Amino acid sequence: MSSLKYIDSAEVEKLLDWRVLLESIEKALGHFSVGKDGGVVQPVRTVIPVDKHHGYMGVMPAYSSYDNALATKVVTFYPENRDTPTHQAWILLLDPPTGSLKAIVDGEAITAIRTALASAVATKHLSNPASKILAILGSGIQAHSHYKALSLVQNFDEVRVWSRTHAHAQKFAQEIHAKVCSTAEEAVKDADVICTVTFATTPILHASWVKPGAHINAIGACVPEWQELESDLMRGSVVYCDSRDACNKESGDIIVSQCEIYAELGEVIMGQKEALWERTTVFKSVGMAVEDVVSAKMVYNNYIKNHPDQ
Ligand SMILES: NC(=O)C1=CN([C@@H]2O[C@H](COP(=O)(O)OP(=O)(O)OC[C@H]3O[C@@H](n4cnc5c(N)ncnc54)[C@H](O)[C@@H]3O)[C@@H](O)[C@H]2O)C=CC1
Ligand SMILES: O=C(O)C1=NCCCC1
Repeated sequence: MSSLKYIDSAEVEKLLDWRVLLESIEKALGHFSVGKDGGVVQPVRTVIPVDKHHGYMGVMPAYSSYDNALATKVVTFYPENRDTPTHQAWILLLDPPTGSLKAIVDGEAITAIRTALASAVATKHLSNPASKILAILGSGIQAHSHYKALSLVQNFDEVRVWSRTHAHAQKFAQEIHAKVCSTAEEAVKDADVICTVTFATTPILHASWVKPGAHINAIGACVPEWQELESDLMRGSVVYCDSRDACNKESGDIIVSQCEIYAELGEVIMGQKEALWERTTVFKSVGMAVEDVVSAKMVYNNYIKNHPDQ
């Protein structure tokens, strides 16, 4: 019997191949949306508020029969953390045939990377193939991973950055050789692809600013009362999501605006729903356990390849 492994965040970053994971996540999203026959079991996660400390904890189990992978992520998000990361996560990877625990995998980098890769899959299917201008609203962990992930699927001529704290926007823009903007409106003007990756609780992106036909990856506001996108923008766009059940329970952008969800991204991947990329499209993601499951499995498999003696 192999011994229990602990795989830390530095190791996780070395062991994840973004391009290969992009393909695995695309397949997993498709399998999820097929329903029972897709072999993915993933209930809507449990999220509890830790009101006294202004934080949240989520528990996210999933099984993918196609990937022969079973895991549960425990994730905390504390928007007010400053010296400690705002998101922390740990993934328990289990052995599907026996139910035994194989590894505890740090989930911080996985959360950053798999979320951005899911947005990259959405961008590949739902944005205009001739897209040239990318705007990123926010300058934290997801802003960084989204820049890198979206660059895998689209060649942008111009990247623009806006963030609530201008100094953070400047630093991020310098790192990625992007243009820094003083307002969100300036950043998104004529943009083909927009990523909202903030902890905003009220809209930071308004319908009148967005070019018709743009594609938006809406990543924040994963709490029923929070919004990143103005309700008119949600109602006036073709809305895709990662999971209907989860978004109807957790996404303020969807719940408050009462917009209609046209399709899950997985339904587009499987050819069951159209990719209406000539219209303004929104991909609303709240995060899926099956993305963590396939990521943790890849980390574990690569770890075992590198440490055959353990
Ligand atoms: N959909 C998904 O699967 C996932 C979504 N998220 C969400 O993505 C968002 C970004 O996460 P990270 O980059 O990891 O966090 P982070 O803490 O690294 O960065 C947060 C960013 O939001 C900005 N911000 C904070 N309050 C704001 C406000 N009121 N208005 C405008 N900007 C504000 C900060 O300046 C910073 O740029 C969060 O809402 C997070 O919960 C995170 C992980 C997975
Ligand atoms: O899927 C995740 O992991 C998260 N989703 C929403 C916010 C925190 C982390």
